[in-house]
Amino acid sequence: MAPKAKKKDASTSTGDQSSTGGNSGSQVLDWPSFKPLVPTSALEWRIIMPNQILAIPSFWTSTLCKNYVSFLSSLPLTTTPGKPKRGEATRVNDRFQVDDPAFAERLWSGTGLKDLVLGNNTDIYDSLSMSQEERRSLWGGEVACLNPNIRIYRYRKGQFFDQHYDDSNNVVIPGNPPINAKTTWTLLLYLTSPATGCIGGETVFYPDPLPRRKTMPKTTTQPKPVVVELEVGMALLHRHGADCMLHEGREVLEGEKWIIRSDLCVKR
Ligand SMILES: O=C(O)CCC(=O)C(=O)O
Ligand SMILES: [Fe+2]
Repeated sequence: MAPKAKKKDASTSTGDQSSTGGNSGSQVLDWPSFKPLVPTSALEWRIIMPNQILAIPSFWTSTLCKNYVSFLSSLPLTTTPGKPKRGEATRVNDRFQVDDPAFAERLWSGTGLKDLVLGNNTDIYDSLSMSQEERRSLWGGEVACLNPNIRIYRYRKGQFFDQHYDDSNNVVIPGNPPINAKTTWTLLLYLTSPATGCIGGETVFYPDPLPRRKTMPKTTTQPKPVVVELEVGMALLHRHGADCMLHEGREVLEGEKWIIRSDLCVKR
């Protein structure tokens, strides 16, 4: 369980949307279509850390990522202040935030994401021998959709996101009737990597130290950080809220790192 006193990611809390800049509110954006996409049947889960960090490599094609970087570059991104508010992690990047339920729904249902998470047309949960109850516990409840709060990050040389935890937030998904939901996992979609000239910027997770035993040498009590290298088009999901692991976006050393960020929501 995450110690509560540690820094958190201000961008996830609903209350901060106007204070972090780059917020377009509920403005409608002309997002490019999701073409070309690889067929869902060609997508697979990569388990980076069981129950904590999962990835879908090549979730988006490199052409689609390139089109998005060029579209996102036209948005009025705002540089976050270098000096964070009390209790918030230092993050220096350029960002844009928009409340867009239609885009969140497209990213969920118009790609292979929903099918992979729900296990539709795959035997993933059978092959892992996961019961319905175990799936519920993995995702933190009955999976509903993605958070309409879409965040775009651009990190240029020297920019980074310091160590923090991501909060779980309550959201209301508009509809008839509206759905009361809460976020349980962070979604990061990487649009760039060393293949596009972005060096550094890895997302690094720090597992909690193991409880110390007198008989163990000191080195065995600090688990190794889990370094997620950037891959163009890879979607990364990591558990957040009370079970979030301490993590950071390492400094970008060369080129630009672009990410689309949302969250997985379950019904509440
Ligand atoms: O940029 C990254 O690699 C991490 C982003 C992140 O931690 C966040 O959006 O909360
Ligand atoms: Fe985070």
